[in-house]
Amino acid sequence: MIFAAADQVLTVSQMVAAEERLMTAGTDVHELMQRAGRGAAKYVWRTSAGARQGYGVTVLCGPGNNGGDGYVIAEAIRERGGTVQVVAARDPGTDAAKRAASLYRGPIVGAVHARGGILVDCLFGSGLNRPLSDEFEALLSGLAARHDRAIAIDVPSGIDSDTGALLAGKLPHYALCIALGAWKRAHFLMPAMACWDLARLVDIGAARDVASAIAVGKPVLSAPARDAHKYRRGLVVVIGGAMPGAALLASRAAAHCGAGYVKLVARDVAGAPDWLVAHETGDGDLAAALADDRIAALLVGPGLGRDDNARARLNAGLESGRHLVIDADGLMLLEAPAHTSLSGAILTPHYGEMLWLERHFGLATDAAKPARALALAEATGAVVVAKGPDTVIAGPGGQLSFASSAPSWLSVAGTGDVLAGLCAARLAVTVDAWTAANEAVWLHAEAARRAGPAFHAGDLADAIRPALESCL
Ligand SMILES: NC(=O)C1=CN([C@@H]2O[C@H](COP(=O)(O)OP(=O)(O)OC[C@H]3O[C@@H](n4cnc5c(N)ncnc54)[C@H](OP(=O)(O)O)[C@@H]3O)[C@@H](O)[C@H]2O)[C@@H](O)CC1
Ligand SMILES: [K+]
Repeated sequence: MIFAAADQVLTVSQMVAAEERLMTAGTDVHELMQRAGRGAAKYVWRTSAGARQGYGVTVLCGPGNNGGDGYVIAEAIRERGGTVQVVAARDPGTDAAKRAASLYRGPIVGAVHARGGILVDCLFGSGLNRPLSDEFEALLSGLAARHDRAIAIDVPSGIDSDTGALLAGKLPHYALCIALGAWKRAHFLMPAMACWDLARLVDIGAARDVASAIAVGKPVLSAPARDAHKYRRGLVVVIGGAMPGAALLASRAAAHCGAGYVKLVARDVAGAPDWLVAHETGDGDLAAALADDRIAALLVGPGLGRDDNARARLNAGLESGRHLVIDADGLMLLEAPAHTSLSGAILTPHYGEMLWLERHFGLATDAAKPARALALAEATGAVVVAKGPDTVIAGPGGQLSFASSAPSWLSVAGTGDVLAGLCAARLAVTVDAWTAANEAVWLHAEAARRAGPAFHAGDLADAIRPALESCL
């Protein structure tokens, strides 16, 4: 997979390093601030129709370079003929911010006088390194309450850019968050990402850092080759267990996602639809059923149960040597040290399953989600899809990717089974766990967008087809 600079997701120190590389190449900090501020101003201008009619933009500027961006934005709005004012929470403290402030020709007003259409929050950006004081929190929320809408520049003031954690008791809600130079991790992590409706990125010329994390991108897929047949396109076997519905749902998702052949092996296959090859397979017969060399990927976990029979079925999957996707109950049966070399597998834990796995593998649970997902990937050797409103994908070699915001309608029963089926189908087609996990996560969110509001998991599985078609 090839990724553009716009896909990278940087830590604060990676962003500083990117800026230093730009400066070494001859672009000074003043120029970078102009690019960032003027780029952001275009979005502010578009959002602020009212600013052109005298009901204007207020820019709240802090002491650092985020505040400097604010002066550039304010001057750009003023030059376009907009009504704009600055509230200076503190005097500018960096050389770049001082220079930006000196170039601003508009009014600076006291906070109590500021009201209007749009509040642009440039109080703190990626340099926030401790919780907001009560004074700053009151200033920000008071100003937000006196404006129709708020826009956050780089990140909302009160967010840890690396972890997405809140460094304030309460933050305003923002219509827009404009990332500067590159996405930061907070743009993809809860609770930060719940603070805005839309996020946009302003390019300042930062090159792609190959060591950085990436945003999960739209896959580029192709139709089956002219000489394709069902096995070459990928045979997915779903191991069913105590609750047949979940395995059926996962099978349906896999069938809509490019696999050539989906087979369910379960003790009870009553209710299987006619398009699905369903084999009644007892625990004793399972190893023989999984010995078929044509199997490209195995899914075990949805509806598996957690008793000894379930454990036997999971072990048959593990011992088969096939590429595996392990989900749901299958995850709850994993343990160290038996399951520390799951190379080539995909694990899809939600929050509770993640916690359980961390306890069983002796991992810390107090770090931020990316670090936790990376630790689990390293401990198991598998690609970990840490599901949730802020899905993070981690690989055992330190690869990290972040899913863009997906519809919150996904918070309904069965959508995890659908994702597991998607992972298995893409694993069967690509034979690469990292690629498969990224493609599956993107397709899952896109299917949700296409399914519209209040869908059930069956609708979601059916919406995979148009989502996949959009990638051809
Ligand atoms: N560098 C570049 O090339 C470019 C950077 N860009 C922009 O710069 C932003 C990062 O700038 P920045 O590093 O100056 O950080 P920023 O968030 O503005 O302020 C930090 C200041 O606040 C202070 N402070 C921290 N926490 C505090 C608290 N709770 N309460 C009170 N004070 C607190 C801290 O000082 P301290 O008190 O810790 O000594 C420091 O003085 C970035 O988000 C982007 O917008 C773009 O223009 C593109 C080009
Ligand atoms: K900000």
